[in-house]
Amino acid sequence: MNTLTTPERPATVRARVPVTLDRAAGRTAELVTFHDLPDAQEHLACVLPHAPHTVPLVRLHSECLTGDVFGSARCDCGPQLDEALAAMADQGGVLLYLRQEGRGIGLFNKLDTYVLQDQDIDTFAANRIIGRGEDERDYVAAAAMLRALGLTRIRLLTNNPDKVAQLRDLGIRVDAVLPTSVHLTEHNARYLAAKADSGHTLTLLEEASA
Ligand SMILES: Nc1nc2c(ncn2[C@@H]2O[C@H](COP(=O)(O)OP(=O)(O)OP(=O)(O)O)[C@@H](O)[C@H]2O)c(=O)[nH]1
Ligand SMILES: [Zn+2]
Repeated sequence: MNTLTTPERPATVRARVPVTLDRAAGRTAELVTFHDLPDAQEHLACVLPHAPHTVPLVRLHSECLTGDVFGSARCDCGPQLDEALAAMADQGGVLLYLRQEGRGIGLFNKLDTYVLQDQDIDTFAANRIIGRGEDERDYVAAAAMLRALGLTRIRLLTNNPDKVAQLRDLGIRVDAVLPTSVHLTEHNARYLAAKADSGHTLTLLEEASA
């Protein structure tokens, strides 16, 4: 990973739009847009109110159109999105919806890798075969969004140590790392196994027998 630097021009909030979310138990959230995000992508924050003087729950959710919108069972993104919004409906929090489809390689490339995966190649190796990095994401924009929202101290919902390390490098104080549930099914078992092998803190056997 390259050394990450905070952009010189800070991102600022552009609009806060109230929406009632079925996927957050009918709670009203604010969808927040930004000016001057470092990578010029349309990343979005979804903010559910949390109690004052508490450290908010935060989730960095990387876009997965197939899982988030269509409910594809090939990965665990849809259930993770639901889980995060359910937790935030309960205790408040901030979900950053990051436009990092396919771990940063884009939707069409991701679908190309699915074709390879069906020939028994794992999710990370398939990225390499099409000439892309295993994971091309960084969280510079995420840190900029948190700062724009006035958040420099968070509790982070993730099993990905890279998200924690990058946010800390970028000056965000991560007080607690809370694991997501393991949404293991027969359809995503190989995908989750590859994630566990790559360093995600997933304990697949315990969850499978739970
Ligand atoms: N290239 C590629 N990307 C995938 C594949 N399946 C899901 N993704 C993308 O992976 C991203 C989600 O990353 P994950 O590795 O599942 O999880 P994570 O965000 O690193 O970690 P957690 O915070 O623990 O959920 C989304 O952008 C998905 O579009 C795949 O087979 N190939
Ligand atoms: Zn997915």
